Amino acid sequence: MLRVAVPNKGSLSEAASAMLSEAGYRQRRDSRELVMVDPDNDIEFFFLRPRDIAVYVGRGTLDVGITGRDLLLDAEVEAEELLPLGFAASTFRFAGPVGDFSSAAELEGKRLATSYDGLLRNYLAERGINAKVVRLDGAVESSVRLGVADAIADVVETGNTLKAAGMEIFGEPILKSEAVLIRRTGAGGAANGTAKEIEVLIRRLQGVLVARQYVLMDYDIRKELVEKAASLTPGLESPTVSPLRDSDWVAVRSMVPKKETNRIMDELYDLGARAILVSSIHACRI
Ligand SMILES: Nc1ncnc2c1ncn2[C@@H]1O[C@H](COP(=O)(O)OP(=O)(O)OP(=O)(O)O)[C@@H](O)[C@H]1O
Ligand SMILES: O=P(O)(O)OC[C@H]1O[C@H](OP(=O)(O)OP(=O)(O)O)[C@H](O)[C@@H]1O
Ligand SMILES: [Mg+2]
Repeated sequence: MLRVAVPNKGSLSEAASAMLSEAGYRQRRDSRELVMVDPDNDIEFFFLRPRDIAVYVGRGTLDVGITGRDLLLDAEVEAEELLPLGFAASTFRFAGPVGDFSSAAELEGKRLATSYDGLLRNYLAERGINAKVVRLDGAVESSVRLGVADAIADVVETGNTLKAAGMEIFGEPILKSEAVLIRRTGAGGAANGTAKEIEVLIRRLQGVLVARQYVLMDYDIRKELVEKAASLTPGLESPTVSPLRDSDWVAVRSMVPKKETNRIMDELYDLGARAILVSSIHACRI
């Protein structure tokens, strides 16, 4: 049975369970449940703190897990990213009181507060910056005002928390993060006979990602324009072109990135396409 770690609380939890449900796995109904077996899919879910998930997976106690890329790197364990999952996007950045800093080089000799000390120490070491790292559990934005640090390194999503604390970001982003599927580095996954099950999980999650990012577009176009139209809707491999009763026209079906739906419909219409229909994809295997 495949053993999967799923975030039990925080920013990753709801979206992770929603994605697994969409991929056809049973998810818990009560947020106090710690373990849940999905016998139909021969898979067991363990609901754990997102920060701990990399530790369990790195040690091989659990086969795979969902966590943040930043949490994975911060844990400094033998686990690797298998698939980015497209939610819980954030950037890990330096921030300080407005006007105090303009680049990371200015952090030499300063005190830096963070909840991601592993990640931060590695970043500073790689760039030869000597700064004192102060590890805090949360509410890191308050540390400067309270006198325990000169600047911070923290997760920024909208930037509202920083603004409210009178701080601003500076320097290059340290890391762009999102939720990721992870497993133990090297042979760990395959060694205990779970390689095939992990492959199925990845394919199912990829199916959810594609279903969320693409729509299906159908339209009719005059035969002589089909090449031009197909270049607007190339699909993932190649669009399906079917004959119509009127032999001067053909029907085309193709997958289109959801974000570009309206631009492509406008361009197809201008080209002469008609009966342009868009439908959503509920599930797929690419
Ligand atoms: N606004 C956000 N705040 C915190 N983490 C975020 C945010 N947006 C995305 N994330 C991502 O979520 C993960 C952190 O989740 P975690 O549950 O540990 O933190 P949290 O939501 O701040 O919960 P907690 O209440 O324990 O502080 C990281 O991968 C982080 O990049
Ligand atoms: O850029 P924003 O959209 O404002 O989001 C980022 C903030 O949200 C998180 O804090 P959280 O609410 O989890 O509190 P914590 O610091 O105690 O973890 C994170 O640590 C930042 O402080
Ligand atoms: Mg937090």
